[in-house]
Amino acid sequence: MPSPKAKNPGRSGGSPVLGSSNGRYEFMSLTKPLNRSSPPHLLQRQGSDPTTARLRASESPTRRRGSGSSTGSASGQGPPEEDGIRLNPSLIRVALSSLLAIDLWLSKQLGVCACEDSSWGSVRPLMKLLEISGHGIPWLAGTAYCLYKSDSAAGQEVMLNLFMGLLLDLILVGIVKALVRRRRPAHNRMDMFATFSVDRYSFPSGHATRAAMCGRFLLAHLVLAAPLRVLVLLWVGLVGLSRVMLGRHNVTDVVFGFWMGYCQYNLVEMLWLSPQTLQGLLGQSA
Ligand SMILES: CC(C)=CCC/C(C)=C/CC/C(C)=C/COP(=O)(O)O
Repeated sequence: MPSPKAKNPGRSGGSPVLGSSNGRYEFMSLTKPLNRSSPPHLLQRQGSDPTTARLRASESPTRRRGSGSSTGSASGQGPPEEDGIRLNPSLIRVALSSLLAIDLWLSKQLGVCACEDSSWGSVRPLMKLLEISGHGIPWLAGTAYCLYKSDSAAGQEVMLNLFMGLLLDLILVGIVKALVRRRRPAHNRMDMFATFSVDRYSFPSGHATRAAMCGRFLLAHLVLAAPLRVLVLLWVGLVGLSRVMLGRHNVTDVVFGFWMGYCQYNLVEMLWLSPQTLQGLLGQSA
């Protein structure tokens, strides 16, 4: 099936055809054979142009097999499978851009505490309190204090692993933020305290990863009464919601952050430092 972009007027008469790559339009000659060293995405675009497809269809099967094209013809498959293969990336792209548009729209609608004169500006101090409750510094300081004060081996083990988990969280979130580099929403006021340079990026929400990881940690390792367990879950949810209401994040940053924090807890469990491991480590360094 021809792609909508192939319906441009320049396709007849051997004139250059416009192809799009990452939103930038590039000329492709119909008279020149396909350059085998072309990037795969260009080959895909060229192949989806109806005129090019006609030219390719007129080639003998032997030539098509030898063309080295990445469209699946190398295996001698017919056009229906080729079309299916070429359609999928466009469908994924359309689905992703729709999701992104919904995300941006929803995040803007929910960013009702982004500044004092926003519609819910009066709730902003409460949201900032939730922000502090999920910040790295109070969590690291509190865990270090409990580790220092704990007089049981079991307590020290739990606190030490929570501390390691918090450090791991900072590192992993920093790496993902530096790789993805998604800007914070335009309506955010950058008035957060104690941030790293990567914290100018929003994906994923570090508060959401920490809340999810610590929430799971607390529920698994601290014997809490049912009302307290509900309170922990409520706190996790409210920390996430407050990120979007403050305009710090888009919804997808928080949703991904929750998922990442949930997985990080599994990693903490896998890397769990037992007193024996610790003694071994300390013994080696001594
Ligand atoms: C000991 C040590 C390295 C402490 C650093 C703690 C620190 C500055 C954490 C940053 C927490 C933060 C502002 C994360 C950003 O959260 P988002 O939800 O806005 O991504």
